[in-house]
Amino acid sequence: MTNVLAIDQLGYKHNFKTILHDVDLTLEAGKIVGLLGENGAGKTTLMRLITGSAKGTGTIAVCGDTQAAHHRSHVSFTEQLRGFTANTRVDRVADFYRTVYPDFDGARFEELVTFLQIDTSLKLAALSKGMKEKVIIALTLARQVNLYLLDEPFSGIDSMSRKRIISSIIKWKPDDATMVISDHYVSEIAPILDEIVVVKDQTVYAHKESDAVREEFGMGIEAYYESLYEGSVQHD
Ligand SMILES: Nc1ncnc2c1ncn2[C@@H]1O[C@H](COP(=O)(O)OP(=O)(O)OP(=O)(O)O)[C@@H](O)[C@H]1O
Repeated sequence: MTNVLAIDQLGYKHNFKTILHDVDLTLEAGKIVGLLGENGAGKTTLMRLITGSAKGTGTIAVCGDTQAAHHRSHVSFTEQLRGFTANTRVDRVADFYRTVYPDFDGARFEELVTFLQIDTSLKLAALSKGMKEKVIIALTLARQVNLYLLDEPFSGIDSMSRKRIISSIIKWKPDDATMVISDHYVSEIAPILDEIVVVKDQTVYAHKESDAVREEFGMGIEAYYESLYEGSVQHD
């Protein structure tokens, strides 16, 4: 099986404070991976390091390529639309993505906006928080890449839409692509996860296949995750 991501001895400091250290992580192609951890654990930072928008020590190879400047061509990340003015229409944002990313699939974007019930003629200023999250999901998944990084993609989305999106997400993932999803509603995403990665104590504290968690520990993902904080399960 090919590795889509290989991180070796990654470290990152901000203002002399260690945010992440000794991170080793390998992800195979074709997986859906839950990135779990408390507030401030370093999940977003890890995603920014993978995309190349933050620079740490150690090496990160995406599809075998260790050049940070090349990572954006392999990775689609849930960007927060900060670079666009409030007057920009959603369809104009999509035009921008089409120009910047040759892998942006316009037909797929149309399918996604229909599925997510987004009116693309609206300006960003007219979108609610949840609608904006849906636009970000559509833009991120419309790219055809090897690695998708979804950073709390459902945070402002109502629970019914969230369940609908989560249960369909596999449909939007190319078979050989890997998708990393960070989310605090562990029980909601648990059913679709092949693996979990837990960021704790400024490092990747645990990396497990979901089936292995169930078999080895006889518990679900959420119970296992919580047990890491209670100290009732030893990690390796
Ligand atoms: N550019 C930065 N400026 C300020 N603080 C930063 C920066 N980068 C990282 N940090 C710090 O790094 C730590 C990890 O933050 P990060 O946003 O990665 O955590 P997280 O796991 O994504 O948290 P959450 O679940 O709350 O989103 C925090 O203490 C944060 O303050």
